[in-house]
Amino acid sequence: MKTIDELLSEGVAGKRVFVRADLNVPLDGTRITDDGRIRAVLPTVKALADAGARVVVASHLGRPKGAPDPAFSLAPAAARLGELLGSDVPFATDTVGESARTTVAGLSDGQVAVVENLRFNAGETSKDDAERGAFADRLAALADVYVGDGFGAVHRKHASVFDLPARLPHYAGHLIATEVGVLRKLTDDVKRPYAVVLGGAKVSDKLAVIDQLLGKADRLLIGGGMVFTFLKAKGHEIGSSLVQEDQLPVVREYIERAEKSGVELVLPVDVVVAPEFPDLKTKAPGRPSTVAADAMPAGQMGLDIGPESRKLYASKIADAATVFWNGPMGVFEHPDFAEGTKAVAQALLDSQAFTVVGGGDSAAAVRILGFDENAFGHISTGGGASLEYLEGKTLPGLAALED
Ligand SMILES: Nc1ncnc2c1ncn2[C@@H]1O[C@H](COP(=O)(O)OP(=O)(O)OP(=O)(O)O)[C@@H](O)[C@H]1O
Ligand SMILES: O=C(O)[C@H](O)COP(=O)(O)O
Repeated sequence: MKTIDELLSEGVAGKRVFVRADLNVPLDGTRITDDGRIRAVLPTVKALADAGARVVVASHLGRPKGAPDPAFSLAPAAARLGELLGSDVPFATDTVGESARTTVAGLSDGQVAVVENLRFNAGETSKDDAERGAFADRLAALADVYVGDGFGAVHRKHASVFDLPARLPHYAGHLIATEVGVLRKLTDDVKRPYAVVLGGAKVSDKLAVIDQLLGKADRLLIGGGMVFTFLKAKGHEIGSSLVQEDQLPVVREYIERAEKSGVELVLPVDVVVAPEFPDLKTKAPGRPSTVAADAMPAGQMGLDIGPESRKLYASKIADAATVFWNGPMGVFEHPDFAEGTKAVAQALLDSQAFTVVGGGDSAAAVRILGFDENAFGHISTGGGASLEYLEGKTLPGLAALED
């Protein structure tokens, strides 16, 4: 894999460089609640701009349906990038159309522009190679060189991640190089006991990861929205909690396999429930109560792990040598359901283990809840991406950067 250092030594002054970033930041309306992913790509963007490149930054944000949707505009991220760079960052209101072409044509050496959300175009995420290829051709027309630095999206076989690098000279940016360097430590020679803490809401993505982790980790601690598919698989009531019904047989098999292979599969013993999902905007009282995990009342929704579970999880983290954590333990955006996530973050800080936090939302949670991000071994910008890397899968966005 050629890195940006090689590109810089070859010289980029006056060249149009397409930087595929992951600016998929959490938003509250148009307010960015955590700009970690924007700061993470700064070293690459700055290095290119300082070397006189005309930098075109592109990213997805959220999961719009292949057409423009103002709720998912990259405009707030472009504005924040401009603030962080301390320079004017023009924003194209489309991705490959008139606005993008004019904006890129108007760039001067050392200037940075952002184009609108890649996923406003159906070709970006299409499963059809020809449709993705056609969109990649239009992206390629905007640039002379490609730099892949959106680590959070390298597990997606999308036009800007997979097809575009095949059409341009391509290099890995600083962020991708750093992320891969750290995650390699968890795959090549991991120090044991190795504990993996999994939570969050992307249940279907993460259940598949458990299949692989059962053969790699010594302990698997489950929290967040995933918990309830496990509790239901064990025959418990889960009220109106998040559940992946079609995965129940798979999860039952995981539970059996963990027992047979001696992997400790740790589930909450108590959960914090409420009558409904909390209002994250007003933060109105969430009416939480704590119940035993095997006695959830019907009509209540599980939104965090309970106090006994927090102690249990902290004890399983305390004497691990390596800990990888992906996904918040509960709906941490509301104070009534943030304690589980806080407890896991604190346990990571208190342990002597090499700790890696992976995931846009987990990293955001760490910062939003007031922890010092520098105290963790590494905070990865990739959720699904870091998990799939640990699974040992070939990631399309990394494969595409190889020669
Ligand atoms: N019990 C629960 N029910 C519903 N949602 C939950 C629950 N627990 C956590 N969440 C939500 O999960 C979301 C984060 O999940 P996600 O899987 O996206 O995390 P991530 O892996 O850190 O991020 P990413 O994959 O985006 O990088 C948070 O917004 C949180 O509110
Ligand atoms: O948040 C993430 O994990 C990345 O930005 C990828 O987003 P996606 O899961 O919508 O592809």
